[in-house]
Amino acid sequence: MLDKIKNGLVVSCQALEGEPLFGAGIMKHMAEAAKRGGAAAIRANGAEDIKAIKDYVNLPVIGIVKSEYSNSDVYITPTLKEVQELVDVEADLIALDATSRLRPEGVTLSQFMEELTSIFPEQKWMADCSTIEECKLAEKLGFDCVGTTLYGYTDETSGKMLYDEDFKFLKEVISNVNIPVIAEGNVLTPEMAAKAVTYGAHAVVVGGAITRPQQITDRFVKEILSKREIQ
Ligand SMILES: CC(=O)N[C@H](C=O)[C@@H](O)[C@H](O)[C@H](O)COP(=O)(O)O
Repeated sequence: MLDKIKNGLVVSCQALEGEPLFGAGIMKHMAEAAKRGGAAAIRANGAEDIKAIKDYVNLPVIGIVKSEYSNSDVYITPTLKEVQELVDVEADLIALDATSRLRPEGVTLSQFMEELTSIFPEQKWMADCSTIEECKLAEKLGFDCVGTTLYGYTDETSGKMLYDEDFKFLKEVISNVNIPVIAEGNVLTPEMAAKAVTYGAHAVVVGGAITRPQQITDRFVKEILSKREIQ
């Protein structure tokens, strides 16, 4: 899986309940469109979407299950229940929150990974991180790759963008770990994606800028409005 995506684009095809494109029937077409555009893999959320995508599109899938628990801020593949769902639909790489935050029931990442690697020794894992320390720990714990997915999405990193200071965070992660680093989160243009790979990212995941038309429209509208205000 990791060899197949080297220097490639992974398209994240996600629409949550309440979003206009929600539903496995739509997401599989989004994945097919990504494939025709040259995507090396798909990232998708939820067993239903992943199954529909895998049946319809011949590309590897990075799987997550977003699930909210009242006693934890961790929502990307937080517990064994979500991991089992991803194993059942044969996600090629399973991504999970690898921040320092406690999971539901107070479980630490170290405890969780120990359990996962003993139950599913063949499975490949991606660590969705937000800091350098988390990336380093993820490497020690046996993750196969790290992603910058949660940079900007934790209390500690709130307001930060992956592209800030010419991808400073991404470059720091790359120089601090020896496993592949996947650039993910707020990669908004083809130029940004190419830069991330030039800086040493193993692959780039792009979501909203390709698959969330409401976000793309919003950027166009805001730009037009800002130029109108200047006149
Ligand atoms: C923070 C979080 O929950 N990220 C999620 C992770 O799977 C997705 O909602 C993002 O769309 C994905 O990471 C790609 O990022 P962007 O859509 O910015 O290209």
